[in-house]
Amino acid sequence: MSEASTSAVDAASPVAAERLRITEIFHSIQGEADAIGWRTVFVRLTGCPLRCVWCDTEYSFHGGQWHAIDAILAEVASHGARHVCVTGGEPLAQKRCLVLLQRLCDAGYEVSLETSGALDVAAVDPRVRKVMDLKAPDSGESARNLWSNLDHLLPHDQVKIVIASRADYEWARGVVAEHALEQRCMVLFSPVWGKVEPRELAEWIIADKLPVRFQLQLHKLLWNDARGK
Ligand SMILES: C[S@@+](CC[C@H](N)C(=O)[O-])C[C@H]1O[C@@H](n2cnc3c(N)ncnc32)[C@H](O)[C@@H]1O
Ligand SMILES: Nc1nc2[nH]cc(C(=O)O)c2c(=O)[nH]1
Ligand code: SF4
Ligand SMILES: [Mg+2]
Repeated sequence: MSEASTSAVDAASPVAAERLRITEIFHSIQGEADAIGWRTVFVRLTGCPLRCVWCDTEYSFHGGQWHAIDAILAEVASHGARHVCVTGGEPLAQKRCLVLLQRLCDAGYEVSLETSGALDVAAVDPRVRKVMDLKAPDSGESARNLWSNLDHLLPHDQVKIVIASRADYEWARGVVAEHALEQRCMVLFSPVWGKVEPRELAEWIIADKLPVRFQLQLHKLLWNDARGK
């Protein structure tokens, strides 16, 4: 939809009236995945049906405020960034997240979606770069992995496995091999902050010659575990 056709018509439309529960919108440096390092606006949706034991964003489980999608777009635009990351909580737990993603793409942003891998990604706009976790056993949530999601990955998407132990690493190595994940899209291995020494995970990947990309959460190196960064 063009900018010119918005305001008058859309303000009264059902789509414009649609609202999402939002924990925070902030402007930072992308700390993860393929767009790491880009100035990015983050839209963090409230609520998550999972409880990963090491979750660094528990403050997004409850609370938040309702925002109209038009208002979210206006706040995103105010920061003047090319990249937008929709995250949570679990963003796909709110159905209207799909509309937000589409609207952000229509507005010309480079859009990424951080998602747990537990909810169906089939209806996500194909212009969105999905960064999809597969939850390893130590998260306590690996039974929630929706394996059919692998069939909806596009070459620009990414699979991320967050690793808390050597056992998680061996699980992740097995999943990559079993599903030939690296042939579908980029695969990221990321240590759980404070649980696995980053260097140790790096050494394991090198020793096993894995076709995966090591990542650290850059925002935690820059700002520790600060909220809204
Ligand atoms: C907070 S989650 C929100 C999006 C979605 N619920 C998910 O799990 O992908 C964003 C990313 O942060 C990662 N993450 C959360 N806590 C972490 C931690 N303690 N160490 C490393 N990564 C973590 C998640 O695995 C996920 O890839
Ligand atoms: N800087 C920064 N980059 C991020 N990339 C993914 C994040 C998330 O919480 O999903 C995140 C975050 O919280 N901060
Ligand atoms: S799915 Fe994401 S937001 Fe939900 S508990 Fe796990 S890491 Fe946290
Ligand atoms: Mg985070």
